[in-house]
Amino acid sequence: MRPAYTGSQVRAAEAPLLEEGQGPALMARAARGLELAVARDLKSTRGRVHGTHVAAVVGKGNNGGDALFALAGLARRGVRATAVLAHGAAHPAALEAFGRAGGRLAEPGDSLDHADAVIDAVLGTGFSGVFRAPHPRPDARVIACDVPSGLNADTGAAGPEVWRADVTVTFGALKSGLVVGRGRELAGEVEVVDIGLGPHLPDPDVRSLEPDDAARLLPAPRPDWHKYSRGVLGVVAGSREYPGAAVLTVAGALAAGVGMVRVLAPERVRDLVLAAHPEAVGGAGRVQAWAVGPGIADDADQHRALQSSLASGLPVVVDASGLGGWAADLEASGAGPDERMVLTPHAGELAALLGSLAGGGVAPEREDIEAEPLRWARGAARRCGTTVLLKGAATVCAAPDGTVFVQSQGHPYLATAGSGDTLTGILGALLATASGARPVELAALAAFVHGSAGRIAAEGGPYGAGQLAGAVREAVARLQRG
Ligand SMILES: NC(=O)C1=CN([C@@H]2O[C@H](COP(=O)(O)OP(=O)(O)OC[C@H]3O[C@@H](n4cnc5c(N)ncnc54)[C@H](OP(=O)(O)O)[C@@H]3O)[C@@H](O)[C@H]2O)[C@@H](O)CC1
Ligand SMILES: Nc1ncnc2c1ncn2[C@@H]1O[C@H](COP(=O)(O)OP(=O)(O)O)[C@@H](O)[C@H]1O
Repeated sequence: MRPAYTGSQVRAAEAPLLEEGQGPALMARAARGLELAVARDLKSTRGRVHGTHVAAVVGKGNNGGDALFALAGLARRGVRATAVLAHGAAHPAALEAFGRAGGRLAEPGDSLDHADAVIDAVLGTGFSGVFRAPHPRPDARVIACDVPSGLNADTGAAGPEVWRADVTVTFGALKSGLVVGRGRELAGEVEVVDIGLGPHLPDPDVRSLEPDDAARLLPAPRPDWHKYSRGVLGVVAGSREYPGAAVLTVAGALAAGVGMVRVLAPERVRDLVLAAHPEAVGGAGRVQAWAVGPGIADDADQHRALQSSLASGLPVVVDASGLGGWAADLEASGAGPDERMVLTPHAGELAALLGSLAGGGVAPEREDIEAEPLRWARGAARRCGTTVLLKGAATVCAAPDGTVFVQSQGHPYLATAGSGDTLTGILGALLATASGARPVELAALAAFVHGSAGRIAAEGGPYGAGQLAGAVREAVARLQRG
């Protein structure tokens, strides 16, 4: 499990150590980690460390201090080290060490393009408000110190002037803002340097499943299975306009592994599903979980089935067209929300869903959600009282109690119509067949498997969602092989 913490959590973990007077020791460890990471980067991109030129743009806080101490270390290894003081001042002890090691100060306007690497150390976790970059992003390798300057380390939100880093060397613990939103794209490769905060860190803000976690959560084949005990999924999907949504949902479920799939759809859609997947069955019957919503329109039978799925007390994935009327359907069903309902919107659908909820509250725009996915997914899960899986390049899975998983296994080729329907099928199958895991964990597992499948499929070039199912099987098989 990979944990991540908000910038504020990391600052709070540092506080007792600072009170004990350990600030200089922490900074020395951070600076040493940065120095080693820059040296490694120079070795791999320039083939050497000695004789290279490393510049840093430094602010007046501790973030700038880290970079100046790191530059001092690099200067002692024969690197030409220059620094631009973005705010005209710097951490005094670090500036002195930098000067003593032979570092040279440059003017704010001086070009940094000819440096072999530039350290971005204007602001770290002390940033607040609006970020004005003191220098345009240089045409050189950029290594961010702790976080790209101007990035919100809690949320991943970033203004337009934040530099994109090739590598981010982050101290103490991974920051949430580096794994979601724009922060994820701006951070580049992330390296965590241990500075001894471990015992002081609280429960993480977010977690990400790693392959061994995903393998552990997958339902293991059992010799005593029969198709009913393994788990049956009820699928309410597809309409005249979107018949393929039902086919893709069923394909996702079968590829992830399930005892049986029952499909509730208008006759023409059902025929299409059965032609593609003869192992599916049409009509009602007992199920262990539901996947409802992809591509549905105004079919009265489907609408009834959707409402009774919400009232069933069984795990239900609610996706796509099922989301718009979810609150009204839940009310009509007479049931209350619980974490076994998993709503799976993309940012636009979540904006519409939150706008549709009664009782006021802020109705965000799609762009607000894309800028701060953690905040909105967590808020939506609390407000709805359900699990929420917010789709995107990083998928955020939030439970009503605030537990959050972020998964980024996917590939941009997954941005294709019907790819979300496949995810709904995968999650439905996992909810029907897995026991003992929380829905939020299974949502994260579904995002892991779907994302990995997207990446595996991309090895053969671009694809449509219809080709994903084969890769879903391969993704599951690879996890099981370990
Ligand atoms: N604590 C520790 O011991 C350790 C900390 N570590 C390192 O320290 C970093 C945190 O350091 P930090 O707390 O000094 O904050 P930092 O990010 O350098 O900036 C603060 C300065 O920025 C200013 N400022 C803020 N917003 C601004 C804006 N929008 N535009 C312009 N200016 C703005 C603010 O000015 P003020 O608003 O107070 O006038 C203040 O002067 C952390 O990321 C890690 O790298 C490691 O060494 C491990 C040990
Ligand atoms: N750039 C991207 N990188 C990785 N995964 C992505 C990207 N864009 C979209 N995805 C994934 O593709 C799926 C798209 O789902 P969705 O928009 O609901 O599609 P549809 O409704 O057409 O089935 C989601 O699982 C999402 O996380």
